[in-house]
Amino acid sequence: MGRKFFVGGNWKCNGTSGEVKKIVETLNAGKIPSTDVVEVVVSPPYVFLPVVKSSLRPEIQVAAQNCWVKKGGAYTGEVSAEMLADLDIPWVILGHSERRALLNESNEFVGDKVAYALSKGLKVIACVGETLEQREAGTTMEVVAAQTKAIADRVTDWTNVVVAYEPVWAIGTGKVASPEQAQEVHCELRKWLAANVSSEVASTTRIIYGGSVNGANCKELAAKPDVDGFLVGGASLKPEFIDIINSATVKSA
Ligand SMILES: O=C(CO)COP(=O)(O)O
Repeated sequence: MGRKFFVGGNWKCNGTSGEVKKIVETLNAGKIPSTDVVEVVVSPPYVFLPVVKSSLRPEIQVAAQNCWVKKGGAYTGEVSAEMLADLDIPWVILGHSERRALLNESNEFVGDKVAYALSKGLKVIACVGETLEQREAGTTMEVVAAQTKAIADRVTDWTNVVVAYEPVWAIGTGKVASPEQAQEVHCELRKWLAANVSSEVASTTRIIYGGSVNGANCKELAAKPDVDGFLVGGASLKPEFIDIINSATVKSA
């Protein structure tokens, strides 16, 4: 099918320069599969992006955790897609649930950001996912489809988009989705893409899972046919991130 396994590490708002140096050392020393097998991207806070990019082994790429919705200018505190492109930061995470929830980023706003970042040449990890209340109300697919639709309405070329399914109830809680739960939503999401975008986009777009992924549960999740990788939070700050990267070999086994 040709969807290369993708492992992202979202460091969120964590790290001192000393800690960042240690994480980079661990990543540089770890044994990981070749870039033919897995695409690895780590996402430090903005201030550490240049140092991480310049000190990290070349097989691992970097991502910003956000960027501004349009061209930069008088937007105090924001960082523009143009700036990331200028610094050769290839990836950006957009629509993370923490930003949706804490900073009120709407589906439309996230869709606009995705379209703008892509137009500036960035690759995008676009996050979607339901809350516990929404899951319990049986509206998971409705919520995920609406979040994805806001992107699909604004994007025609999906080549540079990775969709991260991150159920909010699984993020930072230690309550990982079961492989079956992840597979079910990934499969439905792929069907949604086939019906609403194209069968080509559905079969080529990587859908990765995020939410309490760790070194112990990654292999079982990776074995599911529609799980094309992970977006890892807490465990991406630890040496077990290397094990998670290596779960890519489950696909090629
Ligand atoms: O939000 C996440 C990645 O973007 C997941 O975080 P945790 O892996 O810490 O649950």
